[in-house]
Amino acid sequence: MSLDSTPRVLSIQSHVVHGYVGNKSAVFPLQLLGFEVDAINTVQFSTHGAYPHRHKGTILKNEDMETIFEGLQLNGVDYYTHFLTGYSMSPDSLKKITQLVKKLREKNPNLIYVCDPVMGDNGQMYVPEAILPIYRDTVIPLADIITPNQFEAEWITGLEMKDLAGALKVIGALHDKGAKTVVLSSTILGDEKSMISIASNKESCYQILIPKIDATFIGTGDLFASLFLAWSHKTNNNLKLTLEKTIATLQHIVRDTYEKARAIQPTGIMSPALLELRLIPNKTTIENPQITINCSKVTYERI
Ligand SMILES: Nc1ncnc2c1ncn2[C@@H]1O[C@H](COP(=O)(O)OP(=O)(O)O)[C@@H](O)[C@H]1O
Ligand code: PXP
Repeated sequence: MSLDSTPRVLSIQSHVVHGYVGNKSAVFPLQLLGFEVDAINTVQFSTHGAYPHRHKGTILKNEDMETIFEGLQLNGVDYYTHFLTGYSMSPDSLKKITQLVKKLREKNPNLIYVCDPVMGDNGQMYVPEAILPIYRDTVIPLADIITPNQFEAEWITGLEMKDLAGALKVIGALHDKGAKTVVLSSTILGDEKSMISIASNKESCYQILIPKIDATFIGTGDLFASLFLAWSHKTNNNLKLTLEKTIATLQHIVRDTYEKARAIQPTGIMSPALLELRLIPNKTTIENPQITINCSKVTYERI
C-alpha cells in the first residue's frame, strides 16, 4: 500500500555524468511535477552517444539490477504508481524489465507502465538490434503507454509511414500488439519543415504539428516520455491536454536551447555539448507550460 497519494515512479533508464538524456532528462521534470522518483541507471556513461568520443562508462549487470530491486522489496519500498523504462542495452536486461513489470503489478494492480522503446533515431540504432524482438513481442504487450519515435515505431511494426494514413496504420499495429495508448513522439510525414506527434488510445486520437528547428537534439524522447507520463496523471488521462502540455514544454525547451546555442555559435552545425537540453533554466515552464499549439482530432477506424 502507498503511504499517501503522492504518485511514485520507478524509472529505469540511462545515466550520463554530463548532459541530459535518460534519467538525467526524466527525473528532474517528474520531481518538479510532484512525483517521487526512484531511479535505477541501466548504464553510467560520460555523455550520450552522439559526442565525438561516444560514451565511455559502465553497464549495469542484470544480476545487479535484480539485487537492487530485491533490496527495495526487502525493505518494503517497492510500491509504485508508475513504471517508466527507456534506454536498455541488452535483450537480457529487457527480459528482466518484463519480470519487474509483473512484480510491480502484483504489488499494485493499477500500476501504469510507460515504455519508451529507445532504439535509435534518423535511421541509426543506438542499441544492439537483438533488442527489437523483445520490445515487439514481450515488452510492448505489457505496456499501458508507449512513446516510440518514427524510426522505432517503423522498426517494431515492420511498416513504413510516409503520410498520416501510414502513421495511423503503424499506430493500429502497435495497439494490436497490446499497447493501450500509443504515442508517436515525432514523425516527419512529407513536409521536412514540420514534425507531427500523434497520440491514440481506445477512445480518441490527436495530432499536433510542430515547427522543426534545424538542429539535432538528444534526450528529447526521454523528456517526452516523462512529461507524457506526468501530464496523463495530472489531467486524469485527458489525451488532448496531455499531448498539448507535453509539446508546449518541449517546444519551449528546444527553442531556448537552440537560441542560447546560436548566440554562442552564430553559424554552422552545433556540437552536442552546445545542444544539451536547458532543463534547469526552464524550471518554471516545466511546472506550468503555456500551450501555444493545439492538437487536432484525427478520426480513423481501428481494424
Ligand atoms: N529539431 C526539432 N525541432 C523541434 N522540436 C523538436 C526537435 N527535435 C525534437 N523536438 C521535440 O522533441 C519531441 C521528441 O522528439 P523525438 O525526436 O521524437 O525524440 P527522440 O527521437 O529523441 O526519441 C518532439 O515531439 C518535439 O516536440
Ligand atoms: C545514453 C543514452 N541514453 C538515452 C539516449 C536516448 O536519447 P533520446 O531521448 O534522444 O532518444 C541516448 C541517445 O544517444 C543515449 O546515448
